[in-house]
Amino acid sequence: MTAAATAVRLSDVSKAFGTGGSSLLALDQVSLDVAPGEFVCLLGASGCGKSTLLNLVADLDRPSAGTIDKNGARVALMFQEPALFPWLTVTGNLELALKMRGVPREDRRGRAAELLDSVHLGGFAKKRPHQLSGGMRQRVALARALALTIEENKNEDSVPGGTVLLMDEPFGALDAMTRDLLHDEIERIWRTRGLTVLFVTHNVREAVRLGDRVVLLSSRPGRVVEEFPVPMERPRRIDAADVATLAATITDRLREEVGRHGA
Ligand SMILES: Nc1ncnc2c1ncn2[C@@H]1O[C@H](COP(=O)(O)OP(=O)(O)OP(=O)(O)O)[C@@H](O)[C@H]1O
Repeated sequence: MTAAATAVRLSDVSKAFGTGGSSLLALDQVSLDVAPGEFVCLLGASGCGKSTLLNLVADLDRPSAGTIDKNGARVALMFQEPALFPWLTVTGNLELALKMRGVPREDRRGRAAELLDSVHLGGFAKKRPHQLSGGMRQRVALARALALTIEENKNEDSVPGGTVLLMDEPFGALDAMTRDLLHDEIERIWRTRGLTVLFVTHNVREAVRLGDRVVLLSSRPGRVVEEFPVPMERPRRIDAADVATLAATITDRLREEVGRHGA
């Protein structure tokens, strides 16, 4: 893959926390190429450095060694907790994100409405977060993440890396039915907006349901131990037999990896 064909390229990225004898190596020489428009799911044992990796890609932290090339991509991050401002309405939360991106005041209301429509929450503009279900709050969080990737006065084509959405267990706290619905939603938005997605999950079936590719990290320190392309046609069902079969293969490999490191 050439540099131009990647949205995100991690080359030998290591991350240590602390110094001297008390330092902890969280990531060890991770190399990973993500193509523009690709949906990549990251799996690994608890504490193997998945969130650390997303934080590095989001520039919330810096690698101790190695490089991360984003090819000019705009990056937004979404967590398990929607972290909306409770005193603002749904529209207010989105307008604030748009303001942070430099969208002029007169355009914000309309842009917020478009974003809300895109996550099927058009009728909930005036609600406050506590008046929404967990799944709805995550949809608002998704709309806000999309708002944070808007760049005013920039031609979309002028950003070679496009938009990279980093999702850290975004549906981990939701019930299975709501999660299923949100899988359909994120797949639709990924497709229609041509997003590149890096998605962390503990749920192997969820990774196979959503990913073009599932990347397995070793137990701490995290290294890429194996990659599984997901060949099944979309949309996939999380309870489909071929999803379950590939998920079982990946789970066996994950168990082996966890066992090897005694985690
Ligand atoms: N700011 C920090 N300072 C010190 N240690 C940290 C820091 N952030 C993460 N770590 C450590 O780095 C390791 C990797 O953490 P990280 O949260 O990235 O793992 P994870 O794979 O996302 O875990 P989980 O699956 O449980 O969410 C852990 O041992 C964690 O305690």
